[in-house]
Amino acid sequence: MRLTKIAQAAGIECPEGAEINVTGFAIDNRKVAPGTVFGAFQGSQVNGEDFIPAAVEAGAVAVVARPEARVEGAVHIADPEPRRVFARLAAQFFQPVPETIVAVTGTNGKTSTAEMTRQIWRMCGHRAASIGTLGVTTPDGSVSTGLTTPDIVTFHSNMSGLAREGVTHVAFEASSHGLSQYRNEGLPVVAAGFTNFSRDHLDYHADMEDYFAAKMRLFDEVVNDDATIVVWTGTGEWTERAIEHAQRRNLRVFTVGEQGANDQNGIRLLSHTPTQLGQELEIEHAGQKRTIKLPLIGAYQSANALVAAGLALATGGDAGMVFDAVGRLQPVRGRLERALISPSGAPVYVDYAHTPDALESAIVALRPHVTGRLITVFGAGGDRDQGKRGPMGEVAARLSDEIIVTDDNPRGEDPVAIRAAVLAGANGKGREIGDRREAIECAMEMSGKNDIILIAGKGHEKGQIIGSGENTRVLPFDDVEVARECGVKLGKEAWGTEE
Ligand SMILES: CC(=O)N[C@H]1[C@@H](OP(=O)(O)OP(=O)(O)OC[C@H]2O[C@@H](n3ccc(=O)[nH]c3=O)[C@H](O)[C@@H]2O)O[C@H](CO)[C@@H](O)[C@@H]1O[C@H](C)C(=O)N[C@@H](C)C(=O)N[C@H](CCC(=O)O)C(=O)O
Ligand SMILES: Nc1ncnc2c1ncn2[C@@H]1O[C@H](COP(=O)(O)OP(=O)(O)OP(=O)(O)O)[C@@H](O)[C@H]1O
Ligand SMILES: N[C@H](CCC[C@H](N)C(=O)O)C(=O)O
Ligand SMILES: [Mg+2]
Repeated sequence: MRLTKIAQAAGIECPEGAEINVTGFAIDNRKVAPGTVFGAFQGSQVNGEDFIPAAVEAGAVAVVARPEARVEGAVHIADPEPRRVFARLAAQFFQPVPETIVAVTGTNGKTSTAEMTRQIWRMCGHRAASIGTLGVTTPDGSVSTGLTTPDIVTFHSNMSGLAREGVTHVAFEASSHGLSQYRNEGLPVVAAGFTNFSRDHLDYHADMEDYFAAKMRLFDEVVNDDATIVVWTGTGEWTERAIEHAQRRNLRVFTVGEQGANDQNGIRLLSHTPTQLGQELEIEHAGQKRTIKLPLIGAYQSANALVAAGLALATGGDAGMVFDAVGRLQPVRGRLERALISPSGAPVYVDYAHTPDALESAIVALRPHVTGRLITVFGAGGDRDQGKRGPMGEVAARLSDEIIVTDDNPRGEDPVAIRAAVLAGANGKGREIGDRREAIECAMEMSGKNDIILIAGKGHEKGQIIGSGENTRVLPFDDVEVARECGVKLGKEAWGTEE
């Protein structure tokens, strides 16, 4: 494909000499082949501009970089925001793309909502996929990518790969990192969901305003001019401000929740009643009341399911089919997933709550099902927002009957200090057991048949990350599997059959 043609289609001015053939796109000089367009970005670790000579040496024909960067031997496409320009160019190269693309943002619930949207579309007869923390999930299986938002080249090539496989509908998770680094840019996004907004990632964003501004790029710039914004309402000031952003661009606003619209522009939740295995939701949409038996527990799951339903409706879904599909949703991996019933009789749930707000939602979700004690096992990740640790300790201590503070992914930090920061918020409550397996076993050992155990923080993760940089080690660790192994061990001890 000709660079001039790509640039013209992207609406980007191209300098002289751009009558050249492009064979690919790369943001890492080590992935440059002859004919590649190289994106040279200033990063958090290194300055990509330092690799321009190496990229040209390897055959880069054009370099997208800031005007002040030095480019010799290739066309310099200069812009103060090179990531954005690179994304727009790559979008023209990686074609075709699925016809219906939606995004989901918010502090908690992105993965669940994107995944539920995929499930609803599938049940409505579409070939659908989702891209997010769980990787890329297609009609034929799923592949992990390691990050919630893949890099921009992987994102675009995944999208066109999915289209070539016949996928027509994709829901992707738009993290604040991804949005602020233009990692999911350049595609026609017809609808976007906003789940909620609370503290997270303040290691990366300067403050809550900066974090919110990153999220709002989705509404301000990324979605189409005629897009629909599906918002979970009633969670306070940030949600109202998100709606204002959408209104400023005259986007259609579709509200969901107890204060959601009951006409065609929303789903109003009239009541939700926890049942033994799920919850019954009474809703109203387009003036029609319906009862849905959602086979998942927890108010937060009903919020995500209804935002997903809103996205399916906003992309042309038939209301009867969409709400029928909500009643048949499968659990999302690591989100209030019941790992086992421990030998004591206490159910053990694994959940990915790793913010104060998410911990609260997970505990509140389980509370109606507990007649004894709620025992929460959790920690906090290293090299991530340090200020959330105390509030996580506070929430867990206040809302649980027992807490065990353990290690999450320590990464490059001292796990003792992380646990201390969590415990400092716990007002003197809580045991400390660094080894996560021991902590899980201890919770199961101390449980009785009316108790419930919540293991929070790692959800679907398959490993525990210890160390950083070249010293990073990922030890195999899966909360669900470990809990089951502890169950087998404690069961054998109880039955006196230990080897
Ligand atoms: C802080 C952060 O988000 N960093 C991401 C970012 O890296 P960066 O742009 O800062 O890159 P850098 O390493 O400083 O390098 C700068 C540039 O030089 C290039 N380079 C570098 C070395 C070299 O030899 N040659 C070369 O060309 C790099 O490709 C890059 O373009 O862009 C990279 C590629 O797109 C990401 O892999 C990387 O994610 C790191 C590994 C990471 O841990 N990110 C986490 C925090 C993250 O993004 N998480 C969110 C989840 C949040 C949520 O779910 O709520 C996510 O969306 O995944
Ligand atoms: N709508 C919600 N409101 C509050 N808490 C929620 C909501 N949905 C999920 N959670 C909590 O957040 C955890 C993570 O959920 P999920 O993976 O769907 O969110 P996410 O936004 O994708 O998270 P991440 O930022 O890590 O990718 C859940 O395990 C649960 O504890
Ligand atoms: N997407 C989140 C995941 C956190 C998961 C938790 N287990 C941790 O390691 O902190 C982040 O990168 O902050
Ligand atoms: Mg996620």
